[in-house]
Amino acid sequence: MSTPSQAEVRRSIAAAGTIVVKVGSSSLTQPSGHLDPSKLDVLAAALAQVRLMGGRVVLVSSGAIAAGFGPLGFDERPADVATQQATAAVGQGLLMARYETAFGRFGIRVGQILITAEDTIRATQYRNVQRTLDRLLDLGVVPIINENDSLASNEIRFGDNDRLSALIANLVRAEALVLLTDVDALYTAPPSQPGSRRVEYVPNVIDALGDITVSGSGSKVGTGGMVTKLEAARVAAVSGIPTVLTCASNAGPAMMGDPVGTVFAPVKARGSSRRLWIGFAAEPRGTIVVDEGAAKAIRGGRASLLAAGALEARGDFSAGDPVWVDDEAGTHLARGLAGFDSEEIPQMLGRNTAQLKRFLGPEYAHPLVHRDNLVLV
Ligand SMILES: Nc1ncnc2c1ncn2[C@@H]1O[C@H](COP(=O)(O)OP(=O)(O)O)[C@@H](O)[C@H]1O
Ligand SMILES: N[C@@H](CCC(=O)OP(=O)(O)O)C(=O)O
Repeated sequence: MSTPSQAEVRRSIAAAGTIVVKVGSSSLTQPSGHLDPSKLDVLAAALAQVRLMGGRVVLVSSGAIAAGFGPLGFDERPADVATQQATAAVGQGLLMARYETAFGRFGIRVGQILITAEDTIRATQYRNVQRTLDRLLDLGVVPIINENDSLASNEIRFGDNDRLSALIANLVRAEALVLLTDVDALYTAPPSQPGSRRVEYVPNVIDALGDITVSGSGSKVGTGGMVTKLEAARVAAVSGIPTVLTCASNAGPAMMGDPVGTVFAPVKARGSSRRLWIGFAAEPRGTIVVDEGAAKAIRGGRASLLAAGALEARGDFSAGDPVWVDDEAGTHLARGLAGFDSEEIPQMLGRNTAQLKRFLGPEYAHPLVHRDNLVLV
């Protein structure tokens, strides 16, 4: 696939039939960190225009904690996880009520979907989310997605909504991803640094980004900063989806293909795959170390990880959890979903399928990680 020009990428965004828009907490709040309903109204109006012209729009919105802490009587956003989770439970309902009113002015229905990284990396759940989203879009609804903060476990969570939005774009086979934040574009360095310049176009976000330096959030409310936004642009790019990153007040022009913000070209022909979720959705819970032969087979692609080539299982994980697959030198080769609990694996190490069947039983005659659940890194 040859690299498209900036104008071509912007035109493809303007022509997108299905679009995923992510808005960060920093774009929905007042300087105090409290939700700013007027910002939410402006965003809803811009998205409503696209919807009313026939576009299919999915909104990934942060802001539950911002919407919840004021009504709970806190002066500022809570810092500890339990209070954040409780605050999100209160704020999520309030946030949705605001969106319902804002989109209702245009006769548009919204539907809430709350996602944890944990439940979407499993094949059945992934397909379930996909089916529900497809149906909502068919019904003309604007699905509004957030991480299920109240239930997400600390170990496996997106934290920011950037990567989640890119995975959703992949899931609904979107033709554009729009990342809305509190800066108007990607800059060559955090915008607080003197001399930083706007980057208009990133033709290949997979390659090292030359002299661009990015850092975490610059606000009290945002999470992840530009680091997770670039990760999101990468996930979208390898899914064949262009991304535009800009501030929320530029949402309309960005979706019309106007020269605002930063655009990232897709780097691969489009495709949709659950395997991307395995690669990006969750932090691995442990590691399976493999010998040279298995490392070679895995690097070649399309091979399952068999117990015969495994040397060690590290960490405490259950079947279905994400794990690293490392070579003996400790280099990450792949991420995958474990086929067995970590405590079952030591007795299986180094044994071929016939031996596993004979000594441990037919239920053990399976790969430690099936190739369908393995993604190279
Ligand atoms: N190179 C960069 N270009 C632009 N912004 C950057 C860069 N590096 C870090 N940032 C910071 O990223 C912030 C946006 O991320 P974040 O606060 O997490 O927002 P959101 O709530 O929208 O996810 C900006 O306000 C900026 O301070
Ligand atoms: N899920 C959390 C958002 C976490 C967060 O701050 O995300 P972001 O603003 O996108 O970096 C919420 O709704 O408050």
